[in-house]
Amino acid sequence: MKRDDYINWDTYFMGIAMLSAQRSKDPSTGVGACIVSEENKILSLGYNGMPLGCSDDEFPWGRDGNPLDTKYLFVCHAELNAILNYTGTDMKGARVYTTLFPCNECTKALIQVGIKEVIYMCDKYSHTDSVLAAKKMMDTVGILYRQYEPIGQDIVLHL
Ligand SMILES: Nc1nc(=O)n([C@H]2C[C@H](O)[C@@H](COP(=O)(O)O)O2)cc1CO
Ligand SMILES: [Zn+2]
Repeated sequence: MKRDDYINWDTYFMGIAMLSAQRSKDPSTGVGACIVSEENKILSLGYNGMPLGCSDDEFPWGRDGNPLDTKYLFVCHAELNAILNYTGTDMKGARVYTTLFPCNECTKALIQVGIKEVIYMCDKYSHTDSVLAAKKMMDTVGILYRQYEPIGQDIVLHL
């Protein structure tokens, strides 16, 4: 008889998004994203980080002060990186697992490449105009979004 304690697809892909977030250098919020086809094949992964060639050590990671001294004008979001890291040709109908609800800018890109569903872990910026705009666009174009349902179990990786 087959094992019955295997993880479901949502847990598998959100787990991979969470592992991807561990690659982020952002000291306050590491984000990971995993794009998955309708056939449950992983199409791409991403996490938030500075653009290629922009040193993690030289560019700012702060949140406050002069905008040019903060990360916000420079950092590439996990969801955008996942889109840009894709080397295939067709993401239509795919879904994205992300550890943090997408911003308005990533949402535009997710729409343009044909993402149809967003599964998110955290929505801590739900009150911001960015997320309200993202949800307005998703509602308009028919992208479904739902919060990941925890299985209530720790999965430990002994690395
Ligand atoms: N959906 C998102 N994906 C992301 O990759 N990010 C990134 C941008 C920053 O590097 C970090 C948020 O930093 P903070 O404001 O929580 O210190 O997460 C942020 C959001 C929020 O919309
Ligand atoms: Zn974004």
